[in-house]
Amino acid sequence: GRTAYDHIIVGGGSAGLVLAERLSRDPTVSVAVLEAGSLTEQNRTLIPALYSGFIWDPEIDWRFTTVPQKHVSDNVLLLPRGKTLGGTAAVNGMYFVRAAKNEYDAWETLGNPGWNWDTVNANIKALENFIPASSKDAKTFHATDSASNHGKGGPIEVTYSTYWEPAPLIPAYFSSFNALGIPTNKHASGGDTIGVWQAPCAIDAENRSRSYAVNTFLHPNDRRENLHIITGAHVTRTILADEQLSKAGDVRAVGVQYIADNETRSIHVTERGHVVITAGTYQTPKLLELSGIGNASILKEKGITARVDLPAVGENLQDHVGVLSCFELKDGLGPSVGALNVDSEYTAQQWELYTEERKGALASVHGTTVAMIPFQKIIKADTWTTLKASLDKSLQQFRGTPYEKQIALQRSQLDDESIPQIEFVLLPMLADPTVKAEPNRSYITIGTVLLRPFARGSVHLESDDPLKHPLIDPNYLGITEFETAVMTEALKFVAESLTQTKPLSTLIAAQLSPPSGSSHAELEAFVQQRAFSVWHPAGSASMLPKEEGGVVDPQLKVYGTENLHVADASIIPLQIGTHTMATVYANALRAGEIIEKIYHDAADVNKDTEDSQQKPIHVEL
Ligand SMILES: Cc1cc2nc3c(=O)[nH]c(=O)nc-3n(C[C@H](O)[C@H](O)[C@H](O)COP(=O)(O)OP(=O)(O)OC[C@H]3O[C@@H](n4cnc5c(N)ncnc54)[C@H](O)[C@@H]3O)c2cc1C
Repeated sequence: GRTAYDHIIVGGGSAGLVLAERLSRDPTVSVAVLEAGSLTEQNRTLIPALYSGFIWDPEIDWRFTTVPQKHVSDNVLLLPRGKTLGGTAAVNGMYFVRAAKNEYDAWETLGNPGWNWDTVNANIKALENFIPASSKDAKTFHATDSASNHGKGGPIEVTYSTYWEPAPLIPAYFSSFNALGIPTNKHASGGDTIGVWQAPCAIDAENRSRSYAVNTFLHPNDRRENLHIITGAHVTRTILADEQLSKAGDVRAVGVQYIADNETRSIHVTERGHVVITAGTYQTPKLLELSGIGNASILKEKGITARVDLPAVGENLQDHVGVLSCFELKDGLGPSVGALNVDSEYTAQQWELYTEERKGALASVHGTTVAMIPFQKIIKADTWTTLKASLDKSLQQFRGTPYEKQIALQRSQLDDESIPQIEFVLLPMLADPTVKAEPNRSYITIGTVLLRPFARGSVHLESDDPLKHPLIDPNYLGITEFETAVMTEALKFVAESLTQTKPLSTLIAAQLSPPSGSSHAELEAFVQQRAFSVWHPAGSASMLPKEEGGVVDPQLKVYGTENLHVADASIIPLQIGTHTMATVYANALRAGEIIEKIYHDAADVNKDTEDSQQKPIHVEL
């Protein structure tokens, strides 16, 4: 096969495939994607593995774990990530949602011109084909948003769930929030995410299957000739030219090395070409480090020669963290999706409905009802004042670090009530694996998610063995006093306010976990024992000024390199208070525009200096 490409994309995941599509639109440009996993179509039904007790399909999961989490009882937590073409978008919960306007605008404030709500939202719209819910679902289950907030004609099909059993539950959830002063939001994709609303998902409205790169724009049957997708290819490093060729002393990526069929192979980029890493938040830093780009002292420890000393690689890791509250519902509400795999009659019925009519429980994502709110709405004013004082004390640890500026900005956002800090997601099932479900009973779980953690974690390579998993330390609840306290307050809000308020209260028989009547101290202990990853890691190769913890510049180029870029969730410099997929897609689309422009601009320069001698490039393989 071919051995040189204009652009090599490392990782055929959520970002990688959007980028591949964008860069291969020009048929004269050759693009290769290297993906460690294989092609597995994850579109049989819309029930993600999530609902079988947070256990992932080992065939298509990297099965990462954290290092013991100091502030979560030293627990080692599971971190699922898709290992298949399509990446984590092939296995995730499918929510297709935007953050609040001010959260994206903060990226620009942090030193990234052109990265703001307008551009991110325009790119999300470009990728989207939005189909509204039926008027009944819009009215009864609040599955509604202004059509003008959404895109039409893009490759990712976006619509709402259609299965809402038990029917009284969702309207009651909305009404109880409303009664507590939290409004229903009918425009949550327009830059204001505050309130209670129904999340649209990446679902094909016609055949009710998962919509993602593999079954839309990159279906193997109509793939472009200039786009080569190589699966089963585990990239081990970027090959850097021996000499620093450019005047600025930047290193040049000349290709990548990978293992396929137990053999080490390599492919190269053409003279003006680029290598773009989209291996995800946990593996992108590892690949940079394996290539000699990272914190020189960490590299030295692992026996790797540093080519670019870039201490921010693998730092600034930010992830959402959550805890669950579970309740048993009263009799007579009828079966819900929680009965799948428990009640054999219901299960058989739902399979038939799905196979024959694309309807029923299997045709929907469950648990798309969310409330996103600032802390001020759930924490009493005097408690909030005390908590903020404790936070300010803890945040002094960032003084004099590269992250001082972003932490100060994030701190100021606590007073911006257009930015959500906490999410309450309603799952119509028992999602706590430690509670045993009784047959013929219905349950709900309310997930509480910390959306804007102040804790910063890190991810680094464990050794120079490229096949070893990275050491992942998300540092959950790392700003311990404050973050544990706000999560405790949130659990208290669920137990003592939300589920005690009519009409939701009239549907609930009992609280199961945390145990009903738990004291403040018991709830706090519950948070410390049960906190888990809500799967949105970002920031480990942040787009920031170099001296402020940056790994890539606003062109997504890795500092100290000429043509090496990063374009996945790891570039997000400051975590957003929502689910990350649509944003990751949008950023990858913008990355494609940027890299295409750099490529063409270089062509024009080359034309001007046609007879100037090109230095040969030495490659060590
Ligand atoms: C369980 C779960 C549920 C989620 N639910 C939602 C949701 O409902 N809505 C939402 O918005 N977000 C959700 N997310 C988050 C969202 O899916 C991610 O933010 C997004 O998919 C990340 O995209 P990415 O391109 O950065 O990484 P990925 O999509 O993970 O892509 C990385 C790719 O690189 C490949 N790769 C890695 N290393 C190598 C290597 N060395 N060589 C070759 N290939 C390599 C991987 O196999 C993978 O295909 C969820 C995440 C999880 C884990």
